[in-house]
This record gives sequence, C-alpha cells and structure tokens, in this order.
Amino acid sequence: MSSAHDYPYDRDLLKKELASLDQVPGVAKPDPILTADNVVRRFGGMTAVDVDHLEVQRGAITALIGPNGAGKTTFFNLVTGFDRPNGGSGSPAASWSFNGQTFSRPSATKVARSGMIRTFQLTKALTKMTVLENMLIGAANQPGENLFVGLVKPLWAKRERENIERAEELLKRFKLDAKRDDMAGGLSGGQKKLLEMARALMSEPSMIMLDEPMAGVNPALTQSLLEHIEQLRDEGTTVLFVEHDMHMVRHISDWVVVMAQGRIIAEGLPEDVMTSPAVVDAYLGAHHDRDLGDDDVMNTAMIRTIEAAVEEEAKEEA
Ligand SMILES: Nc1ncnc2c1ncn2[C@@H]1O[C@H](COP(=O)(O)OP(=O)(O)OP(=O)(O)O)[C@@H](O)[C@H]1O
Repeated sequence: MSSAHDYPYDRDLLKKELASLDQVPGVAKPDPILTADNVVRRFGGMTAVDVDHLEVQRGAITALIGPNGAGKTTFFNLVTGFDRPNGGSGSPAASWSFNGQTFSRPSATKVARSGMIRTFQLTKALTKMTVLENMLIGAANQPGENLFVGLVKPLWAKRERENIERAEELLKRFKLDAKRDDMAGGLSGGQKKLLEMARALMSEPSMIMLDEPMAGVNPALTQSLLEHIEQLRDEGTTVLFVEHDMHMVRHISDWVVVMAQGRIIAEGLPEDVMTSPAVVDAYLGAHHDRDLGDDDVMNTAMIRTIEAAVEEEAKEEA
C-alpha cells in the first residue's frame, strides 16, 4: 500500500492542471488514483448506477454531487466492495483500478487493504465501545489479524502500543481526546462524524471517501470538519466526498463530478460546474431562473425542499 505521504502535491500546480482539462464526463486526469469503467448496478428494473468511465485525480478533493437518488451512495458502495456490480449479459464487465490494483468484484476488506477507506452517510460508530476502542478497530495492522503475530506477545504488544499512540494522536487532532474513554454512543452527531473520519485514518489510507460528511453536523463543528478535510488533502491523501451542502462543495473541492439518474452528467471546476445549465436542470428541473453558484440557492435546506417538491410532483404525475 502506498503511503498517503508519497504524493506531496503542489496545490497550485494541481489546480493549474485541473483547470487545463476539458470539462466533460469521463475526462482523463493527469494522475488518476481511481479509474472506474462500466460500473453498472440495477435494482429490479431500475438502473441505479451506470458509469462508463470516471477518473479521480490523486491528491485532489473531488466532490460527487447530484440530486437525491442519483446513485452516489450506490457508486460508493460498489467501488468499496460493500455492493456488487451487475455485469455480463452482453455489456462489458465492471472494473476499476485503484493505485495500480485492478478490481471487479472485490470484498470490502480487500478494498480497504488496498488503501481506499470510506465513511457512511449514517455514522457507523460502534456505540457500545469506547471512543478509543472504535479507533483501534480501524487500524490496518491489528495484532489479531495475523496468526503468527497474534501468538507472539512481544510482537502484538508492540503493534498495540503503536496503534494506541496513533489513535491518541488522531483523537487529539480531531479534538476528541477528552472523550477517549467515553462510550461512542454518548457523542453528539457531529462528534460521531469526526470519530468516523479519525477511525478511517487509522490505516493511513491513500484515499478517503466521505459520504455526506456534513449531514447532522452542527454549525459549530462545520468549520473544523472542513479544515480537517483540507488538511488531509494537504498531507497528500486523496479525498472523494458525496455532499448535498453546496457551500462546502464550492469552498473545498478542487473538482466536481455530477451524477443524475445513475450517470455522470458533468465534471469540472466547482465554479464552472455549479453554474452549468445541465447541472442546474438536474437539480431544479427544466424550468429555472437560478444557478447553483448563487449562495441563496446553494443552501442545503433549500435544495432538499426543491428536491422533495420535484419528487412529490413526479409521484402525483405517476
Ligand atoms: N438496496 C436497494 N434496493 C433497491 N433500490 C435501491 C437500493 N439502494 C439504492 N436503491 C435505489 O437506487 C437509486 C440510487 O440510490 P442512491 O442512494 O445511490 O442515491 P444517492 O445519489 O446516494 O441519493 P441521496 O443523495 O438521497 O443519498 C435510488 O433510486 C434508490 O432508491
């Protein structure tokens, strides 16, 4: 597994390179860490994901946006091995490569071992474990994982010590150190999000995939969450995140990918993509007089209300 620190990207150079790309779906990136091809997932007769080709730039923060039901979480589930793509039946089989390793139907454990770690829309903090115990299960080299190491006490004791040290460092960084021995169930929603992110970092991933990191986070923690994500990028970790909070998308993304009805419909720089008519249409329906670059519109609550209204309208029409 490559270390997250192998790629100390120069931010300005990265921005310049991204700015020079064609802003079209599936565009080749200068140095993709993840390349996905023919990733299709159907539920009954409905195609939830149908991604022909997507490249995610190493060292960048990429946002994956799109209206409710666009297929963003399903795409995350597929590439991280939490769901399996449909394949065959005349169409090319799904495959994706991450950091030089090729996958088609990997297990979640295999993906995690390759250095691609995710968080979930609904936090998966294990509530009946302490904060520290939650962190330790995120470590890649848990002593129990290797029979030989598990049997030789000096070896596992050393690993356990190292894991505890790393956990403590991360808890400090995420300002959760005072909660080290508390049950995770007692944390606030925002603190659980931070814990999940900190736990994901225990294994020093090359890429972290965050599913709606801002959902349920109170405004007091929002800024610190944004700073944590930017810090990860600055340290060389690639970040791919799904988010409805357009403010966050605009402020921290280097690149934005837009999904609608399972497909990638647009890609580009945040300022360009969010004012693109195709993207605004995907969110607001065909008739609109606003753009997503407008702060009034880029309000999550408002977008959710619009989405709900569009869904309601569709139901009424059906
Ligand atoms: N396990 C499942 N069984 C049946 N349909 C599913 C399943 N998971 C997802 N879907 C459907 O697939 C489509 C894509 O869902 P998905 O959750 O990936 O969208 P999303 O873009 O992440 O939406 P949101 O932003 O609301 O989280 C939706 O129509 C959803 O109802």
